Amino acid sequence: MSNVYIVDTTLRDGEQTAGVVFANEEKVQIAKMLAELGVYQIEAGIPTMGGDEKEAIKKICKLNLGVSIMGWNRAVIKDVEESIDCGVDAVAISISTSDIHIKHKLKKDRDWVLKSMVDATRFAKKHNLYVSVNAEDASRSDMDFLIKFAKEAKEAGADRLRYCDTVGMMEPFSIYEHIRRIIDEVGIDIEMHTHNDFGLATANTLAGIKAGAKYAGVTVNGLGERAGNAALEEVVMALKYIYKNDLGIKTNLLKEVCEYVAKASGRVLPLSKTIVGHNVFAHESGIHTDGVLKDSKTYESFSPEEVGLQRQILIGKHSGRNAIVAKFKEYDIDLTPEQAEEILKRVRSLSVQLKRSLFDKELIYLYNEMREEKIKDVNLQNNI
Ligand SMILES: CC(=O)SCCNC(=O)CCNC(=O)[C@H](O)C(C)(C)COP(=O)(O)OP(=O)(O)OC[C@H]1O[C@@H](n2cnc3c(N)ncnc32)[C@H](O)[C@@H]1OP(=O)(O)O
Ligand SMILES: O=C(O)CCC(=O)C(=O)O
Repeated sequence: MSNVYIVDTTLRDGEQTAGVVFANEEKVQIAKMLAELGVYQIEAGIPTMGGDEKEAIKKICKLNLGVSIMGWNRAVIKDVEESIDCGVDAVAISISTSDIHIKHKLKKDRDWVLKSMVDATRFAKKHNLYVSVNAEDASRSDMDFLIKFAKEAKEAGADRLRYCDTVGMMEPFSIYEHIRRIIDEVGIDIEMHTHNDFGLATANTLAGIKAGAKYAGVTVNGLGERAGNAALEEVVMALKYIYKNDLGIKTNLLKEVCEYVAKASGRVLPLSKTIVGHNVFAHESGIHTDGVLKDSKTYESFSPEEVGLQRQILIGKHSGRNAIVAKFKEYDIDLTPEQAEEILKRVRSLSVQLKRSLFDKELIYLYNEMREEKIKDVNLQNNI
């Protein structure tokens, strides 16, 4: 598999999540974090919105973060001028290619789409910008027209084509076919930009990459329109562990970046959020904890430290003896097999009463309670 480049659009599509707004300083901070993480390109926002949006993009450009900064534009020359005014080195020039959008949203025809895209692309290239031509709603477009669009984009100087699964209705097998066909017939670099309406955004991005796409458009925590986009943390780790393609991203910073974006966006990370959720390395079931204690690879795809997390062994209703013994060892208490068995019974009963796993303090309490009962029994037997 050839090299894959991460294009992060947390500051553009991520902020388009209904109800989400980043403060300007948060946009700047997120850009700094993404640069430190090692992404290839940051889509920083939409310059033609003006005001704060433009100010934040200008600030990000001035930081010289050592990564490409892209401004998002409609296929409108005035939009591209606003991007140039911000100091970006790259522009996204977006226009719909599906008939649904062309007829009902733009109220134009295919020729108008081609001409608008070509004019805006030529204009941007004249200003020495890197250009991604974005085919919005590509996945619902007539493939022959999409091929024509991609060919004209290439001829006009586009550096890549963004294939947008705008409403997230593709599945990996068909997306593979689409991407292969565009690459074979046009020979243009492709960026995958997928949405998660059916929970397939990451899978679709991976399928596109397998077909030869070189760029993965992602957002932190999978923020984005409706159900969101492919999540940066998922795509990076899946590429590393499923496709054995390490992009050199500083994955140990992922947890910190995801938490920052969660706070800035007001969208909390679920405990079991893939890759970075607080509990994705928490084990409670007896068979799992026993395996993990013997060799963590038995039930973990990668080590928690790799993404800035820590492993947790929880003791609760589903625990087994080995986990109990290991937990008490942490407190320098060596349980006999009988004691471990007895504590396990008490753990199960208390867990069901409380409907949760137990805190370490509660375990020590159970241990002390068991010992006191034993002493009482011995005293009774000895008539003391
Ligand atoms: C799928 C996506 O994520 S696309 C990105 C979507 N992001 C956003 O919309 C967030 C930022 N958007 C905005 O701030 C505003 O919508 C602006 C500045 C872009 C435009 O604002 P307005 O001029 O007030 O127009 P409004 O938003 O009401 O309508 C969009 C107009 O752009 C046109 N348009 C939409 N997409 C494109 C395109 N890719 N290329 C050219 N024109 C387009 C629409 O047809 C409509 O034109 P009309 O007014 O002639 O009917
Ligand atoms: O990236 C684009 O230009 C298109 C907008 C988008 O986010 C999408 O189509 O999903």
